[in-house]
Amino acid sequence: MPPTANAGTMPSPTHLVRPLRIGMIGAGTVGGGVYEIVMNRLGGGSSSSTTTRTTPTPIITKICVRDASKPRNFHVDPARTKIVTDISSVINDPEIDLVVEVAGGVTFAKDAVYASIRGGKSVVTANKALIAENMDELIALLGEANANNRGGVRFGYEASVCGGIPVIHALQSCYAGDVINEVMGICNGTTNYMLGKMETGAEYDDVLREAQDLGFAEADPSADVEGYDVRAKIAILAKLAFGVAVPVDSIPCMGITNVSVVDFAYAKSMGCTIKLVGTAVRKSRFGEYDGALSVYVSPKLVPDDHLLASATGCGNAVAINSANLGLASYAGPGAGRYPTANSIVSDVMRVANGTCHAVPFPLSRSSVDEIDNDYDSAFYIRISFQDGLGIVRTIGELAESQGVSIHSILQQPITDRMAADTVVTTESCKLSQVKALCELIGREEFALSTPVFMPMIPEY
Ligand SMILES: NC(=O)C1=CN([C@@H]2O[C@H](COP(=O)(O)OP(=O)(O)OC[C@H]3O[C@@H](n4cnc5c(N)ncnc54)[C@H](OP(=O)(O)O)[C@@H]3O)[C@@H](O)[C@H]2O)C=CC1
Ligand SMILES: N[C@@H](CC=O)C(=O)O
Repeated sequence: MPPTANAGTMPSPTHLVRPLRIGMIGAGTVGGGVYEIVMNRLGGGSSSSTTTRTTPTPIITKICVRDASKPRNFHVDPARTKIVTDISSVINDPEIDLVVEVAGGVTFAKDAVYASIRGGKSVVTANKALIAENMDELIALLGEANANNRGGVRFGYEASVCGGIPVIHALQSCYAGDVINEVMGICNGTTNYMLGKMETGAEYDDVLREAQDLGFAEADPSADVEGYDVRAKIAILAKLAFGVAVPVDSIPCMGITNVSVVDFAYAKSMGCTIKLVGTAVRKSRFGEYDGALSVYVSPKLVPDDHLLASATGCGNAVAINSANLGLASYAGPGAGRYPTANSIVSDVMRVANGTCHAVPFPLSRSSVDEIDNDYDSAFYIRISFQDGLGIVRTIGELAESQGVSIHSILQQPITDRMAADTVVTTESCKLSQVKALCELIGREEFALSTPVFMPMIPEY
């Protein structure tokens, strides 16, 4: 049978199949790459409209954008693709089998994705914010749509986490008989690019602009630098790894806006670098990894020889620790036009050839009993102060009052008594303890600001 408007999947090997018709929403950094790959490399732009191959050729027949007159930095073939601004002409077009959503945002894009699924169309999206906020609802919606459409509605979201790295596919496919204990990753290309440049002395504003020019950053870059983008991504990875939808608002989230050149200098003196890391890890109660799940986002001090330290530029890296496999890592480009488009197109082809996962989050039950985001770690604390007598003693007393045990104190000789800093590292303690300690120190007369803290790898 040729693919119906609703299916586009499971073509019969013996029959002629018509192309898989795609409506794409958005034609910016990612959309441009998807269009070029589908139309130029996969044959979507060629003249034959049917093929005897078992997999239908994908073709982008419509693109929906905000402004149809805007110049594009890729060529759109008007003979094959119509540019529209009315979303209903995509989601209500019975000829369109699959919708690729690369517009971003959680309002317009959500309505478009939901309407497409309800209408029996498969969806491929890069929109982590939308997925992370609506995981359980999306699963239910897909279940209903598949009940009404004989199982033909698929949902691909490989591009939503770590751009070009096929980590979602790995988590969907390669851990069926395993138990995951920890997922820890650099999942944001913009901030990894920025931190790498800041380490060598570049200014924050300059490197943010560069990351925007390179197409890595979100439309609102505060999603990158404040950590919200990683928060959405680690929520998705936690759902895949542990089967639980952790509400994004409950995930402690710290971005890179407080990280400064002086932190890199201290980190270097400890043989470390600084990376923005999303973590989902089981605590240890009676044995290793047998307790509650903690999910959080924070800049971390990472030893130079740790696998996460090797991600440079817009590179991302995810380390997954599991019972059978042990420590496995997945690394590669985490943002940018072609890496991200590659993940979208891989999903499109999985829909076309019938191998896209029927269930986007295969773990149907949570593997953890409890979520406790008051995570445990060793911490780095940088205290900026005006010099005076008894400062180290006061810091020690305040740490004791919060049950925080100090592991080391690092301080360069003071050159400016009005603006000095000292670093304390702690033994393993809770986030809440270190926050309370920093607040108390920040209230002292000698403190120039509330101290900056970051968890450290290893956790001692
Ligand atoms: N850039 C990257 O490296 C990565 C991005 N992503 C995700 O991919 C998605 C797209 O990102 P990116 O390509 O960078 O974004 P861009 O800002 O470059 O492009 C967004 C596109 O969506 C269109 N659009 C936005 N709002 C509407 C609307 N209301 N109606 C119609 N069209 C609309 C815009 O139209 P117009 O051009 O007319 O303004 C534009 O073409 C986001 O969800 C992002 O988080 C995921 C991984 C990596
Ligand atoms: N802004 C994001 C884009 C990819 O998800 C990033 O920088 O990683």
